[in-house]
Amino acid sequence: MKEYWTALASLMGAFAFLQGVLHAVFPAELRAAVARLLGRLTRAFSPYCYFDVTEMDGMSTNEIYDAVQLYLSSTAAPASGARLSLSRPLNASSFTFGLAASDRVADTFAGAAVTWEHVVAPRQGQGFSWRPLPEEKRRFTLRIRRGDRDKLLPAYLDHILAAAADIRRRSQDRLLYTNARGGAMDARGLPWDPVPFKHPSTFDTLAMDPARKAAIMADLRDFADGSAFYERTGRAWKRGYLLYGPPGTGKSSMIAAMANYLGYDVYDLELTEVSSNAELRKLLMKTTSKSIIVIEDIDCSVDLTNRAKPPPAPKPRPSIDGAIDQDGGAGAGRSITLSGLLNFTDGLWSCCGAERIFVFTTNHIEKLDPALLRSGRMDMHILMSYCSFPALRILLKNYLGFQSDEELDRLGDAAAVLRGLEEWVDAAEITPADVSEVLIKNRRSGKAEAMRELLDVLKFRAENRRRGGGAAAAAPGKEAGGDNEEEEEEKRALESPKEGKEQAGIDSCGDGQDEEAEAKKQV
Ligand SMILES: Nc1ncnc2c1ncn2[C@@H]1O[C@H](COP(=O)(O)OP(=O)(O)OP(=O)(O)O)[C@@H](O)[C@H]1O
Ligand SMILES: [Mg+2]
Repeated sequence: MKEYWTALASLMGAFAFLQGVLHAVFPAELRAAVARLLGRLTRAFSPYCYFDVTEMDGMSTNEIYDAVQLYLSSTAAPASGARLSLSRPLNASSFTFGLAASDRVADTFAGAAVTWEHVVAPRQGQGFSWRPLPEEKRRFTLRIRRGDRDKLLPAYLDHILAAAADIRRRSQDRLLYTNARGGAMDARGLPWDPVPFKHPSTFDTLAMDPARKAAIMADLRDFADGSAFYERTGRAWKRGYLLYGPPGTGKSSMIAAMANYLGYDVYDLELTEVSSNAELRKLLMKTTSKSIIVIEDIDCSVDLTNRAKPPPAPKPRPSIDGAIDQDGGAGAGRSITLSGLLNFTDGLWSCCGAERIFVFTTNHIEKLDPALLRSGRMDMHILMSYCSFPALRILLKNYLGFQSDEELDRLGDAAAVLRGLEEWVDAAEITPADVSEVLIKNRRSGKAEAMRELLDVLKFRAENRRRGGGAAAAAPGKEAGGDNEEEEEEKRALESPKEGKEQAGIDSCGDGQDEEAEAKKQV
């Protein structure tokens, strides 16, 4: 053993001596040139080719570097023992993992295997620069087989950029934009005001028939994954949904659930703040892709019943360009018309961006111009109606904290109450909003008690409807009075099916054969 160590020591001594001689005899430049030559020779005979993605591209940051960092953090499988760096970008709600210095990950694309290495080296002197450069030079080196080069480039890089944009969007807080400033623009010339969008509604919390819910989710997923389909068929990559039904049935909640499901931003378009078709078009052009553009209560926003005739002139006010609309929008193209709105949703201008969803909501579908409803304009008409039993089960689970359907069915002595709810819910014609109100009020009294209270409310409403009762049917103990006559009228319309059909005009939203026929073509 002793001999072994002696031999090793003399070997290392000889090596150090030789290195000293080499350094003394050959100047540094010559050594570097030899190293370069050796590198080139090895690369020439190597079956691989290499691509460097540096962090800095001249003086500016290289966006591909950031994209690769983000992509590798979530997609590629780090080699066992690889070290990951952890970070949380500004405005982001989740963490991202990155590859630490000198570590490698493997990835595959179109059946070809590739390797990424993260190389970090100290920067040799800063030199002159207007802005400080990072102390280290960082780059990713992509190694691919020579034969795979044509197959991988540039498709693989496109794939990485798209995936990184998607990850960035999902990890950052989404935004809700409004145009409520009456056409004024901010310092960057944008007409939209953004605020963080944190609506908690999801398809899990949305109370509606599970089959219809699944159909809507599938439609949304098809849309979001349909880039190739839309390109192949020559259709603009956009989709329109019309949500209709009585107040409190979840139309706004559905929009939030859609946005949360797809990870899209929401543009809440306040039509009454828009003074002309031209302004509407400009607003549209300033929206980003992967967004939902919403017009709530479309029947109340502007007079859209007549396609040709411009609506009454609005008051003069600054337009989006900052100029005063002197003629008050009376001239052609100076006020919002139905055709302006239709151009907005499906004219040539609507295609100036991709992957957009338009959602219109209304309480009164019958008030809308048939031009808005004709097939192909709004791709899906979704009726948000009174609570059905499957929808009620979802609310019971969410509000009373049942962990599963089995737990809800295993209620022991309260099982009869559940059967009662099933029996009375359709006759009560109660909205999910009213059900949630009862459950919130009684949830502290325990699950069974809260359900009993709800059953009382359902029976009371059903009885009242049967007798043709008015607004008092809202809930037992609830005051019928109110100072807003219009609201009362609407309430009455919803409480009484007969009056409802005549006064609030909800025949296409209510029960009955009409609805059955409707349901065949609608979700
Ligand atoms: N289908 C539903 N699922 C879960 N919660 C619901 C549903 N419908 C209504 N709610 C509850 O009722 C409240 C009001 O619902 P929402 O604002 O979505 O109704 P809406 O149909 O948009 O009403 P409006 O026509 O008055 O705008 C929501 O905060 C939500 O908690
Ligand atoms: Mg709403």
